[in-house]
Amino acid sequence: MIISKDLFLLGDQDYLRLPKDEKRLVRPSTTNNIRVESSGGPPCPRAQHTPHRPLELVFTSLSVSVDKRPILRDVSGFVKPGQLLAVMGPSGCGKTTLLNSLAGRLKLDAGQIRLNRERMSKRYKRKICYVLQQDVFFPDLTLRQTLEYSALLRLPDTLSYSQKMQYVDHIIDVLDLSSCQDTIIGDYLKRGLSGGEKKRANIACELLTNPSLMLLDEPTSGLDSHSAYSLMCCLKRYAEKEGKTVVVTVHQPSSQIFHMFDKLLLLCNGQTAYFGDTDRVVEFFNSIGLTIAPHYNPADFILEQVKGSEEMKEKIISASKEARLRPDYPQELLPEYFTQNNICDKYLNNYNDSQVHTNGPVRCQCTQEMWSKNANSQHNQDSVCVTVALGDTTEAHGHVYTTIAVKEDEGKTLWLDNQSHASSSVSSSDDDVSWQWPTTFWTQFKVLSQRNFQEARPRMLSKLNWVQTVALGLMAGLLWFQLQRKEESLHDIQGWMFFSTTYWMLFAHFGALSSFPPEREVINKERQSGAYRLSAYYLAKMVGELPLTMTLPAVYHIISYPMLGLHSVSVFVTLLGFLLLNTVVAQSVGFFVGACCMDMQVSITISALYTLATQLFGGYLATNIPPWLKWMQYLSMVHYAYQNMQIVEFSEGTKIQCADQSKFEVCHRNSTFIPVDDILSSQGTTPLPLWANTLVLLVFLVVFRSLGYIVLRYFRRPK
Ligand SMILES: Nc1ncnc2c1ncn2[C@@H]1O[C@H](COP(=O)(O)OP(=O)(O)OP(=O)(O)O)[C@@H](O)[C@H]1O
Repeated sequence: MIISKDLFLLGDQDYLRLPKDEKRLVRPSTTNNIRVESSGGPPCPRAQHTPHRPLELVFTSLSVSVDKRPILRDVSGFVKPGQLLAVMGPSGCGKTTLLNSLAGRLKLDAGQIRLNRERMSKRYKRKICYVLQQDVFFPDLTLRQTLEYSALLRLPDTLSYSQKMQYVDHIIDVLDLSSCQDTIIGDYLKRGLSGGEKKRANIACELLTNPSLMLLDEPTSGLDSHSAYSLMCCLKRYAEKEGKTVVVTVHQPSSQIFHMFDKLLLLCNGQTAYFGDTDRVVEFFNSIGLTIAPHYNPADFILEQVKGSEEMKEKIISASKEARLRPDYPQELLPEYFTQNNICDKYLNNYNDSQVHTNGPVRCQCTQEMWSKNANSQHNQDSVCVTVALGDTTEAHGHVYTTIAVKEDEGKTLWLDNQSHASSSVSSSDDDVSWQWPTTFWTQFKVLSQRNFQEARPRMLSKLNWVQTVALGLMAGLLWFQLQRKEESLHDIQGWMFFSTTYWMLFAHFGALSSFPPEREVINKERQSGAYRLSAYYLAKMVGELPLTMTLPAVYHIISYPMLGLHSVSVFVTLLGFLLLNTVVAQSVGFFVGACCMDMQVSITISALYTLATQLFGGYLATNIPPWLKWMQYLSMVHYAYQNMQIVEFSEGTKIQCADQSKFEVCHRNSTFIPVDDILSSQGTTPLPLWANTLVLLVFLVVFRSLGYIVLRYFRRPK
């Protein structure tokens, strides 16, 4: 299946596939596009849109606790570009926790994570792709739509629409997903992609960005042995061909898969049981007296050992600790590794003609100043180069290489890396790393509005919702059919108004509430990968869903209102306006509650309390509210919408005739019709004018929308 395909050729090969006219826009990539600039050396190559920079990952002595419980203790390992590191161990030993730590999503108690010998920074975090164990998607979108939106959001604006679509086609082809590209992702309610297809879809979404380091949590879980093998072959060749660094956690690999791994980190109770070359693990176990039977799967064997008795576990962990003292312990895990030499060595070694004489550390750096200078002089503006500082950081050695001052603050030492088209490009400067989004706010807003609309439409305008709306509209119309403009019918007219506002309030509020938790997972995943601004998402959500939010209440109103026999077009339209405003406000409150509460039970309880109180104090059910509770009605959104509907209906339409035995005082003073103020006052409230009620509703809208944003922005940030 997958193994026969070309693997993730997002560099030169992709470029070659592009039509001629698009090649002008995308320049071909080179895998090794970082060069050391030297006066006599090769010219600094042009930067590419699509290449990536190989990343070496080294983590040393990692310790992590969750709720004060130690999960990882003193875990070390490394993996180089082109290699596959497998993290294995029994369930609960800390594999996912380790991956979360490597992705920069967990706070370390101790230890260091270095990428190309630099400390992990926010900039690096976004160049890592993390394929989660759970496949988090919008269930109603097809696989192709999912990938297309991902490409439109995460590939830079410098690529044209058709180029982005070509990446999508290519990834679909590479991951053998063509046959199911138009299938919806699905969930437990709707059948969609199979488990294996979802896994590949998950990986495909991340591969679109051409990341340098891939972390995959249990990519083979739930797959049959053939699919698991194919997927791992894919990853292996991907790592080798493209110089990617890949870390996977696996539970119980077949021996075929096991032998694909270059490095193995075996965890036991959150500690290192073994780290080293995969093909030396059996030798390690032999050395402590644990011998594998012939023809036995080594993966099964080592897992059995680390699942054994406590003494056995202690023995293995102690042997692993002792191995650190041996001379063949990898130098990458020694503290000196970060202070000696430098990643530049690798590039320096590529240039045999270069003469390097240094009496101190060699460091790579390209400051903004130097960058601009290069750009303006001999090289193109988008050139990528590494400038090397030699020896003493304060002394210039410009006779061989361009030398720039190196600041002692390591965190500010920058690699220029606009190579990966992951989620960002980074502009470098001496003191500042500024984050640039892959696409503009406008692109994000446009794409997200479209996606929100497409994703929410099947949910919000489902057949069941249509049936419910039409049925309720007819029922309300028949129940309150052709009401006469008399005092006897007053309660019924008010009943229709109150029912309409409360029903659509509940519909919109709980609709927003129930849709939010699954959506939040997707948004968090995308925010973590730095795909777009929260503000773009938030605005797009409001705009994208607005027509959908309004459709069903409008249909209900169109059906039921004329049946009531109330014929003024202007009243019809104004009432519809307040019904819609009330619905949108209720949706905002639902969204806010959904954003605040992580627990669905809690959010349902809070929502039920608020919406029921809103109804009680709305002005229809209770007219003799105790004075000390009157303030509650001002918190009821229904109260304002209901008041406004009455003001419009009873002041602009045919007036309401007094009954013979009228309860209104005004009718006993020779008046034949009941003024609107008397109708409103009879509900035990001090009526506000139309504009004031409208203003309050708009304030509700703005406040709850803003609060929702603030909560997501500051209190529910993805970690
Ligand atoms: N947020 C958390 N709160 C409390 N305990 C946690 C949390 N995250 C992880 N743990 C605990 O840390 C331990 C390691 O969890 P982790 O998910 O890393 O294990 P794992 O090796 O990936 O397991 P599996 O193979 O079953 O997925 C487990 O005992 C788990 O219960």
